[in-house]
Amino acid sequence: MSATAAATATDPLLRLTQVRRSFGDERALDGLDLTVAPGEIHAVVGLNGAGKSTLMRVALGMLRPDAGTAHLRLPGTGDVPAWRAPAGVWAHVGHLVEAPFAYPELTVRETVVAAARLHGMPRDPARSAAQRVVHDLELDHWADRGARTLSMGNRQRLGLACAAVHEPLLLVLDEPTTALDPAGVVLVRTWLRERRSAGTGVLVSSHHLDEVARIADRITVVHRGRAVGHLAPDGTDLERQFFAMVYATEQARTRRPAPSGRSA
Ligand SMILES: Nc1ncnc2c1ncn2[C@@H]1O[C@H](COP(=O)(O)OP(=O)(O)OP(=O)(O)O)[C@@H](O)[C@H]1O
Repeated sequence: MSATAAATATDPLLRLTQVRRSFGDERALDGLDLTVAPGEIHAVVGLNGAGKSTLMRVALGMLRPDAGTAHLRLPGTGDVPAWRAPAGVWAHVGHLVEAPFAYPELTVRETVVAAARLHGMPRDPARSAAQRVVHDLELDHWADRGARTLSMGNRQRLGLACAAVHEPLLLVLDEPTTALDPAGVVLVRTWLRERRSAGTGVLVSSHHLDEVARIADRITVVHRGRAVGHLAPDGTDLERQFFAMVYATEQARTRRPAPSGRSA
């Protein structure tokens, strides 16, 4: 099924409901709610350690929530918990979370073909799709070079190519432009808008409010593992609003009595 076919669906592709996830005593997600619909770019912003990467890893089934649910709704299934979604579901999901996908011993082109094959594409369509996405992300010049020889920014582009080569219905991208130069940021912005137009739902995290305001349909502020508010992408002074939300959450937190045995 193509991304376009899913654009008619209105049900969220991803729904996190009251998700909690701790690492030892550290509560990384603390009752987080979030959805991603087909054909929308939903950005999450937050301070270092706010819980953005953890929510993406939960969404991708890499981590199981301690409580709450993280459900995917993709072709061939109803709602399925991400942590035990069947293999067919992952053919419709692409991600760039943690290190970009790359086989250092392969060329750039071979790496993208391998990613397509891992997502279940037959060999010839995988080659054509790889050719297309390598071109779209302006990696042609490096296509036959070893992936290990790429600069950091081009490795990030390669990671994006591998995430999207199979035209997933849902893309989950953790800070996808951190290593890119200004031209690369503009390129990826345009490319993501095209993915959205094709019906793909995109969950993206970033520290750059200006950048997410340019591409996102919705912006959720995450702080201390919760969605503490939303920023209007066409709003003014997003930075001030962002810090107001963070500050208000901190204020509310210090007013709350500490649970017995724990400091606030
Ligand atoms: N594997 C882990 N073991 C222990 N603690 C972890 C682990 N992964 C995340 N954490 C903790 O969970 C909290 C949320 O981390 P997370 O990486 O989700 O934040 P983030 O918003 O992505 O931060 P950043 O913007 O710095 O990437 C942090 O306090 C972090 O130290």
